[in-house]
Amino acid sequence: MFEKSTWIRLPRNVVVGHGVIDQVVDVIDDLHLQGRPLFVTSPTPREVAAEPIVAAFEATGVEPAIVTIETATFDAVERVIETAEAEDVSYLVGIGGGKAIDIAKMASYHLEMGFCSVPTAASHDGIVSNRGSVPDGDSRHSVAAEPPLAVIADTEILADAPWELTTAGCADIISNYTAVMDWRLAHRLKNVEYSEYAAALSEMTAEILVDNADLIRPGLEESAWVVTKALMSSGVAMSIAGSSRPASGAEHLFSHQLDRIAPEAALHGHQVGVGSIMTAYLHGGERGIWRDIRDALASIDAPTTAAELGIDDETVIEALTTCHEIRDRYTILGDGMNERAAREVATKTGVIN
Ligand SMILES: NC(=O)C1=CN([C@@H]2O[C@H](COP(=O)(O)OP(=O)(O)OC[C@H]3O[C@@H](n4cnc5c(N)ncnc54)[C@H](O)[C@@H]3O)[C@@H](O)[C@H]2O)C=CC1
Ligand SMILES: O=C(CO)COP(=O)(O)O
Ligand SMILES: [Zn+2]
Repeated sequence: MFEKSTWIRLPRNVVVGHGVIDQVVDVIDDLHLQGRPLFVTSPTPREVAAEPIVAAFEATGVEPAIVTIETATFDAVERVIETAEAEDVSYLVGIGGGKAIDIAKMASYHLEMGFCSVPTAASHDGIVSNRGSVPDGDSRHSVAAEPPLAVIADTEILADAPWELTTAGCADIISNYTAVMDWRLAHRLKNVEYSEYAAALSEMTAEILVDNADLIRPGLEESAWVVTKALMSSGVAMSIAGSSRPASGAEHLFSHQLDRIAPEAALHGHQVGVGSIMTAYLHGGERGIWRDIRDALASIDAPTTAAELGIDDETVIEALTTCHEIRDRYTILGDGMNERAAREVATKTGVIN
């Protein structure tokens, strides 16, 4: 008897384009979300996007509650939950980069409330996904979170954001190549659940982005359009899989470990990009695709070396040799790299000198 079942939760409204921030009230109306919203944001996105959205709601007689988070932690999720309960809100809107959106979607999941996503940076592929990722002591789990009912991505705002945020988003997508390699390996060796559709979508998203690298240039609003669509497509792959596996393998473990040992040194997307160069080498050796990944990153101005990340060589080695411990996720790192092997991969790929 066939007993398998799946439940894929995807956004109902996806609104992308120039000036669409003015349509947030209409999009929420279309979803029949009523009552008071809670906006979860961080300092710059608050100014850039949250304040104008507050004004638009106030003009309709609704007074949103607002909470500004500075860091992505479980304490921040707790604070948002407490604010939601105290302010008697009925749904949440995450406005900002990956951290604000993660905190909002994790709090919404706990509160069993609707969630909408308003990215202000094309810097990460969590815009649409049903996963949240925040540090937790020595580990970093990928946890279930509320996927957005709607995404409103204003390309004018995204194109105005600092350029490195967009190149970080590109690198987060390019890292899908190695994430999928790790996923397939884990499927073959450890029988990890695998979705051919999610894997294909994730790889195709990276392929399209790389093919369109010429369109990805600073000051070009079309770049924000190309990158944001890729970020959403990658998020959909995660939602289809019901896990971050299609977009997160050993290169993400490396980045998560850097976040622990060198906090705030570089952007998430940039770190996973450099990690991806090295894990591609581990998968395929000299003849593998590591040079293609490095060249794709370089072509969109993303870092390809430890120095460009602003991280010293020894920190890279420490992260490489310890990051398999961050979570129970089988990857090409297996039960861990020794120092000599780590130094060899980092040197051969030019990540360290
Ligand atoms: N849940 C998921 O599936 C995923 C989650 N993530 C998570 O997302 C986070 C990384 O996201 P990021 O956006 O790189 O980090 P972030 O949220 O810290 O944003 C980076 C910086 O950009 C600023 N910023 C955002 N929009 C801006 C704008 N328009 N103008 C000026 N500054 C602006 C933010 O305030 C922040 O200082 C990590 O915690 C990562 O784990 C990343 C990918 C997928
Ligand atoms: O960053 C991600 C995908 O790009 C997901 O990260 P996690 O695996 O930590 O949820
Ligand atoms: Zn990522």
